[in-house]
Amino acid sequence: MISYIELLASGAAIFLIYQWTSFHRTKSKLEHIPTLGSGWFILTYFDAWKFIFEGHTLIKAGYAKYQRGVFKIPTFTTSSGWLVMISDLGMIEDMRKAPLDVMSFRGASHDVLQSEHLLKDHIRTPPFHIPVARTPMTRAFVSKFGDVSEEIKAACGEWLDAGEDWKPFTLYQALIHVVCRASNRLFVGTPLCQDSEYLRIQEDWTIHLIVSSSILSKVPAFLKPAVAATMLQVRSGIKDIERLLGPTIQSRLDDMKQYGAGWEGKPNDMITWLIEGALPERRNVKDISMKIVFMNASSIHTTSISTTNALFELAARQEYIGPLRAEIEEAISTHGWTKDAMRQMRKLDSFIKESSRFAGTNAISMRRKVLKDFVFSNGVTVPAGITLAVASYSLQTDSEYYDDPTTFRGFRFSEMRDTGSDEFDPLRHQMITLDPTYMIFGYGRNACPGRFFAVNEVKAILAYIITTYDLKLEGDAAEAPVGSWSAGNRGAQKRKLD
Ligand code: HEM
Repeated sequence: MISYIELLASGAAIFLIYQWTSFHRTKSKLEHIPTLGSGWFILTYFDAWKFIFEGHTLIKAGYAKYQRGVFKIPTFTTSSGWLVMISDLGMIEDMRKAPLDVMSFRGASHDVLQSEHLLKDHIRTPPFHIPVARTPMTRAFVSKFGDVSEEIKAACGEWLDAGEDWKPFTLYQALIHVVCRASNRLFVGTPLCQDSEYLRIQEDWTIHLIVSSSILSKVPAFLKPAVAATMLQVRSGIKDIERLLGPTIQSRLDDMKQYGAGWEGKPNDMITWLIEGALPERRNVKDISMKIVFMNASSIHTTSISTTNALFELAARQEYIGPLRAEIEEAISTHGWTKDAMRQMRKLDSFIKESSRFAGTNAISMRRKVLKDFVFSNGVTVPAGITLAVASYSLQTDSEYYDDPTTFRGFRFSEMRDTGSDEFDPLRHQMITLDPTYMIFGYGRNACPGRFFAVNEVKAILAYIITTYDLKLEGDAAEAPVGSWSAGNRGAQKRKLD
């Protein structure tokens, strides 16, 4: 009879042999791509941990070492265990042009989010929220801009209530509340956008998802279903939102059935747009609620981080406050709190863009899983199953593409818009424009569909704060805090703003 220990030892040996075989099978297909790190079986495990803590500096080192060429890094967040980094503009263009069934944004995201275990229902549901963000939402926020700015002012009054004296705020936390409330004014309207339980669940859900998927990505495949079963917060968050949104969605479904597609009185919000964009079998409380959770997850923390970056830089660089205030006041006095006023704020647009370029929100962007063997136009081959990503932070701080890249120049982009010799410069250098050397919103077919709303929302929040408050860093610090990096993603800075 074999003992418990013998059984465990045999299991461990089989596991190691299996891991070793699949490691070498994958590695042999990527032999032509240099490795950052040791490249040895067990040591790549430690390199993958190192990537979590030092991913951004490792990528920068790889970018310099391979001179904007290709290299690979071991990581826990891809199914193959490798992330192939791209920085050559020609190769980025090849990625942009590749069809969706060859380079998959969704495949790469599902690996990062461990969707197969944590978001099974989401995988089965078609991504009908994406055209909704791209078209009806982008169109509607122009007419809804007044509502959104009203919500921004009320939320700032609640979360950044300064009074006459200097008062410290943990900025990122306060901005999450402001962004969540303002975004949900557009998504679901009042009273839900002011419901504290609804807002708390939307704000927390992304954190639960990121923490759960990050833990799960390090668990051996055969144990994942059991570990995922213990991660209840992701599923319960969706259920809670279903409970809170359910009655509104159901009554909208009933009304749309009764009054037909052309129903004149239908509310102009995300519930309507999603119902209209869904296939008939997806027009139900569960699927619509889940998409609203996803919209919140895609928007709240990203928008809050960009706003935080800009405000910290502004608090550290007081000389920008005067010119920005003057520009904002002039635009508002001419156009009121409207989308037109936001368009006039070129210096503010530039300041936000520069603060994201300078601080960086991600070291990598344009993450895509290769679904069919791919040959780049320069001859580099990448087999199916491998995940690619662009070294975006290295590109946006490279002197080849930006003059004096390590210096913060808040009006860098507005000057390029005003003085550029090319007729497209005024468009090219605004924040929403996609650019392979500035990938805060990604690039190509899956570039962020919410960026038009996001940029205007960040601008409206900053415009209100700049014209309503004085700000400085705690202890009169002269430099914005750097924030913490994890696996190439940068979290917001947590230092206080007075
Ligand atoms: C400053 C704020 C934001 C930033 C920095 C940001 C950034 C990004 C990035 C980097 C991607 C991936 C693009 C790629 O890989 O090419 C993305 C995708 C996405 N974003 Fe945003 N985003 C922001 C705000 C928003 C907002 C406000 C919404 C919606 C209301 C939104 C909805 C989405 C969706 C649905 C996707 C997935 C696109 C797809 O699957 O094709 N984002 N975003």
